[in-house]
Amino acid sequence: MNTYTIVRPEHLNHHGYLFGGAMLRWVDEYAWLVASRDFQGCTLVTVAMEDLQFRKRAVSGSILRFEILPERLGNSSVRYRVSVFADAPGASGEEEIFSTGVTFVGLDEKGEKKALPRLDHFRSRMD
Ligand SMILES: CC(=O)SCCNC(=O)CCNC(=O)[C@H](O)C(C)(C)COP(=O)(O)OP(=O)(O)OC[C@H]1O[C@@H](n2cnc3c(N)ncnc32)[C@H](O)[C@@H]1OP(=O)(O)O
Repeated sequence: MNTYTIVRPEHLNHHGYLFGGAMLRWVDEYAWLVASRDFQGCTLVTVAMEDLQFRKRAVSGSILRFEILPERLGNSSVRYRVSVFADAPGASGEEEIFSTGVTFVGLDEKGEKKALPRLDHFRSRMD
């Protein structure tokens, strides 16, 4: 599934480029939204982000595309691959600026891990 946002001045660091923490906040939130749409009715929490790569800087006005796809379904966990692409102002195409794997765990009412359902299809693969 793809979702989009724009880099605004409040997202920049003191060097004038996108602040890494802003990127991580978007990645956690958007990946959680995608996972929650796939596993409807489940309570999911982020347990890990791995293989974080900030590949290119992004400037204010860039349109970011977050490509979020399921990568591995375990017992109580599911990992999503998140790749972020930027269209800089005036550029003729997008380039990949960031990637990571985000793992979520399903919880029961007591806050303990719980097996996730075996899905026939993932909504995120259809969108
Ligand atoms: C959307 C958000 O931002 S939520 C807020 C931030 N997140 C949180 O506060 C979560 C805090 N963490 C926790 O509460 C606990 O770690 C729990 C409940 C998620 C898991 O605790 P435990 O029961 O000890 O988990 P356990 O170590 O057995 O692992 C559970 C699953 O997560 C996986 N997992 C655990 N750690 C990692 C890791 N570092 N990387 C990848 N997968 C991991 C395990 O492989 C296991 O998967 P499986 O069941 O599919 O085989």
